[in-house]
Amino acid sequence: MESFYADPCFAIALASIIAIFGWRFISTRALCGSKENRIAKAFPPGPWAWPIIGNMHLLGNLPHKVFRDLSLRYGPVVGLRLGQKPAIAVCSSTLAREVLRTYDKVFANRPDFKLYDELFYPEDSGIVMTTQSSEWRTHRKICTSLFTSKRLQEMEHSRLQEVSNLLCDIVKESAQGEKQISIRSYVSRMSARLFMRLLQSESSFHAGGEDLPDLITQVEHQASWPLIGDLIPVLSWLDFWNLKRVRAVHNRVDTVLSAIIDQRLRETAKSSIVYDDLLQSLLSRLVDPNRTPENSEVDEALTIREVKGIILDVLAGGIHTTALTIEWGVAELLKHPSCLRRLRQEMDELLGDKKARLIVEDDLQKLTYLQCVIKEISRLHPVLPMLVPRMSSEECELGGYKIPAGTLTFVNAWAIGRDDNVWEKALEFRPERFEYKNIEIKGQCYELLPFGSGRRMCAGLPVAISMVGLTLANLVHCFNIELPDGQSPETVNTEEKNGISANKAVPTVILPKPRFPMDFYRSPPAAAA
Ligand code: HEM
Repeated sequence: MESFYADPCFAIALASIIAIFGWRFISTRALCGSKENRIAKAFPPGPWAWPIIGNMHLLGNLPHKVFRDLSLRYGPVVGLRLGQKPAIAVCSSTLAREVLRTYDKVFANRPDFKLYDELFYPEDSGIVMTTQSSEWRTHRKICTSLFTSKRLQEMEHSRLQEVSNLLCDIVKESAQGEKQISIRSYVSRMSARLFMRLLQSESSFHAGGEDLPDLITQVEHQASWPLIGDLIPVLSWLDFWNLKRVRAVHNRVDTVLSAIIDQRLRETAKSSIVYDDLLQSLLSRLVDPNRTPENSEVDEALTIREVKGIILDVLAGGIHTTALTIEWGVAELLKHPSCLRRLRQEMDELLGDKKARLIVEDDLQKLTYLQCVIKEISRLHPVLPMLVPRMSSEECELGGYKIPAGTLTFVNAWAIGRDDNVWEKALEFRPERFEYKNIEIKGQCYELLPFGSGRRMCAGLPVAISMVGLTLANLVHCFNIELPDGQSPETVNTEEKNGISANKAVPTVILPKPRFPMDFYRSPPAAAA
């Protein structure tokens, strides 16, 4: 989330708060002091909360860092008040396990914010921000069925093709390693192309006159800004301009998705082409407009709004997260040349004298050091540092404290990944720490939670892991990745920028020197493999 202070609405809100509600705060405290004290004992301790805004100001700058610092003072679960909402930040693996396993069902709701209804599709239409409901279960099932091992195998060619396109683009646009490039724009483009292909069998970005992945970035940007009214309902009138912006982005996304769907319906009506993609899988469940999903004869029937909601969530959930993980990976490898060398050596040994081919899916499991590198990147740079916020549906006890129903819950995966009590030399990038250890990133180990855990854990995990592995491996295999003149490993910047995801503050710039003759980069992946 970018700074609240930059938002003019926030300044107006603050002034209004002091003028309108100051008296109310004083009188409320005078009347209810003893009751509040009793509640304060049960609720986890945390910093002093301002009248009305509570601790909202703490969301301003890298909140996962702020909450980790607070946990060093107040303990593994920090009690907060964001506007009128109680909130907790969970900063230890033991308590993360309680939230994501013991009380998985209690904490499986998402915040009931107007922001999400306006920006995404309302009334349980999607997955990520949809509350726990039978609709959410169906949507999630449809999404995960796209990523079974069998489906992944069938789609391997698409992934390799996009990796191959990435390598070609890099060779071309870096003038064969003579010109420096920012790896961010290349991996973002690759990820966007892959997800568009997953959606509609072709990797074209442009639909309905817009660049859809670019629009998705705008959706993410808007999702970073909580509406004031979601936290302080009585000030919701201040959201007028924000809501206008949010609705404008939503309407643009809706126009593009409508165009994509209409085009597919037209195509399938007039030809016998059988598509095998997300769009087709969703449209095959579309209910007749005259029926409702309940009285439809189609299994797992969906309304048009649900079809759009699921598409938006898959694109918003997948494109940026995957690209960002790869970018962090390249940055950490540049900063740690010995890890880069060891990774290269591992691949060279695996390929033996058949080096002029791409690394393929079958190779990934044999590359054990690569797996360690991916875990280490995910430990230090979980791209959603506090997962996706949860909201408790009933009262429960956590770490000896009482957590009321309706508490916003942040599981601080970033803080847990850097916890000295769990990790030796926690701030150092040392992939070796995972060697011969049974620590996975698939949600069973609560000290490493880049994809979350439990019933709300990432629905795209298999494809994400595959893409991160294939891309990193092939970048290292196909290029001698060097730093531009004047830079050294020590100067590679690994600071974060504020945002809903752990964005890199400074783009990672490289000189990619091709390791193979030019023909290699032009060969289609099937031939290369
Ligand atoms: C490296 C890449 C990725 C990372 C690090 C990541 C991480 C996450 C995290 C932390 C969550 C929230 C989990 C929780 O609340 O416990 C999440 C949810 C989700 N992710 Fe991912 N994700 C990635 C890629 C993807 C991809 C490729 C897709 C889709 C194809 C995807 C689809 C989703 C969906 C639909 C949800 C919502 C699940 C629900 O609420 O039931 N993600 N992801």
